[in-house]
Amino acid sequence: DTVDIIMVRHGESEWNLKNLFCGWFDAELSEAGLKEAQSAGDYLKGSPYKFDIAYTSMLKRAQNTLANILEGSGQTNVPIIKTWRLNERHYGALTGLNKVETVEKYGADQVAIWRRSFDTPPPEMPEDHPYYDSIRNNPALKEDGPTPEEFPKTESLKLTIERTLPFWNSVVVPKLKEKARILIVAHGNSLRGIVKHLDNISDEDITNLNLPTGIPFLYTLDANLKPVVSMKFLGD
Ligand SMILES: CC(=O)Oc1ccccc1S(=O)(=O)Nc1cc2c(c(O)c1O)C(=O)c1ccccc1C2=O
Repeated sequence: DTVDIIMVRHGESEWNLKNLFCGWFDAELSEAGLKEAQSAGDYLKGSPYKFDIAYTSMLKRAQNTLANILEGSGQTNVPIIKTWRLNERHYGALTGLNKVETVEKYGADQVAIWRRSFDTPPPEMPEDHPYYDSIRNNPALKEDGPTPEEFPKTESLKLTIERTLPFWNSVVVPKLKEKARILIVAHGNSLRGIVKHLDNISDEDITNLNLPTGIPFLYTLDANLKPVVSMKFLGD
């Protein structure tokens, strides 16, 4: 008596395309990202996977990926729950920077440290940052968003995982125990938190795990929610 859960990292966004740190900025899906979402929907349509409930973040690149998957697989009546706890990691002052600007501003050594660190957050996003207002006052975060104390100014991967797992444990786990058929569409770093927890992956190894965009992956969990199938990518 096992239970399956399907997870997908949202399709490529406009900012991924330009290699900009995106984080909590509410970037749109790129044309390619939209196509990734549609092909994931096509795949799932032809698969045995049907869903009772879907969870996603407060960011439109994940929400639109989910909408296209449900539409593509003919399951538009599946209830959708949105939570900030599935949001992408907040990159603080790096939000909106590309590689050259990041290295120019902070130096290649600091970038190399951040790149491989698990618990070193980037500098906080200052209130005069070009994207501070659009992120802090994103209307999507008004209802059911983080409290003022919870609202991040920057996050390490460790901090991101620490705010994602309470959602997994208090919302998803009870549903899995009821054998609900669940789809989660989220972001690279919030999904890292979930798979790290499920497969007991080390801090170092999870920092090196880069999930591909738009490709559904399956976990099959036993009665104790221990994986009997881990991160099985589904696709043609
Ligand atoms: C592929 C690419 O150009 O990545 C970018 C994009 C913007 C800035 C720096 C780079 S990079 O080439 O140095 N690579 C690169 C750089 C970084 C990261 C990362 O995963 C990565 O691949 C991080 O996770 C990361 C996390 C937190 C702070 C800084 C970085 C960071 O600086």
